[in-house]
Amino acid sequence: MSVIRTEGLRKAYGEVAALDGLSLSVEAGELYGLLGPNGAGKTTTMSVLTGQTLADSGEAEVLGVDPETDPIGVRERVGILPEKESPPSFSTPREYFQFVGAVRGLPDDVVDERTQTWADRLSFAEKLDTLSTDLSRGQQQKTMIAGAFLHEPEVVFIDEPLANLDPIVQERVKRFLTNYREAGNTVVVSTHNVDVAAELCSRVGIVNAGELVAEETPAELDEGETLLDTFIEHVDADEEWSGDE
Ligand SMILES: Nc1ncnc2c1ncn2[C@@H]1O[C@H](COP(=O)(O)OP(=O)(O)OP(=O)(O)O)[C@@H](O)[C@H]1O
Repeated sequence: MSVIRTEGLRKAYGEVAALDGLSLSVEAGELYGLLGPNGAGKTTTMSVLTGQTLADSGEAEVLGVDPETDPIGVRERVGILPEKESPPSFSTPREYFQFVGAVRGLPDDVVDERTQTWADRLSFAEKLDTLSTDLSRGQQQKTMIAGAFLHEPEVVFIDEPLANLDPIVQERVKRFLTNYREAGNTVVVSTHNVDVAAELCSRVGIVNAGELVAEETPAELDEGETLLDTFIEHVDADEEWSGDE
């Protein structure tokens, strides 16, 4: 059964068609990648699905809830890590998790325990009481990832999950996401990194010019075939630059 579904989503910003009839369906237990070039409509898709942006037309559904008519209902049930989001500058990660825990209705002892688990998992225990404004970009990203999963939602949306993370932490996040999906949860990641999508995702939807133009299961690619080949085949090459002047 699909836990996330869109049908013919359209969203225009003036002359720009950010979404141009995008349809997709994600099943429970998938780690689904939205892969596309800059400006393809990935962020807009996530934003519509999480009730932050209203589509002009089309349908969207998350866990049986319509994000347009019941955005709070969707946000209560999912975890979200939007693009370019940072923890509040004048709070520490620990305070941020207490805030998230309060909004999500978690008991204090559960918040304390999960705070420690995440700090150990992503190696930032020594930064739990540092003001976010004094954290590095990577430490802020660790805080935001932990915040998105703190209430252990069955569906999570993450934009560029590995941005600003060092290679060791990237591996830990990948392992966590894989285990999380194997436990039956659903994760949607948006990325323009083909390697990340190929390695991490159980299924990848290629988005171009506001449409879902192809889907690929990386584990089922034939010998010698790559996700990059599929990507290049389906993404407009109008403005392709060969690298030579
Ligand atoms: N608030 C906005 N106002 C005007 N145009 C917007 C707005 N948000 C998005 N767009 C436009 O809609 C299109 C799709 O943007 P979107 O952010 O969804 O792409 P994306 O696939 O996430 O890109 P990237 O990988 O660069 O983050 C782009 O052409 C963008 O300029």
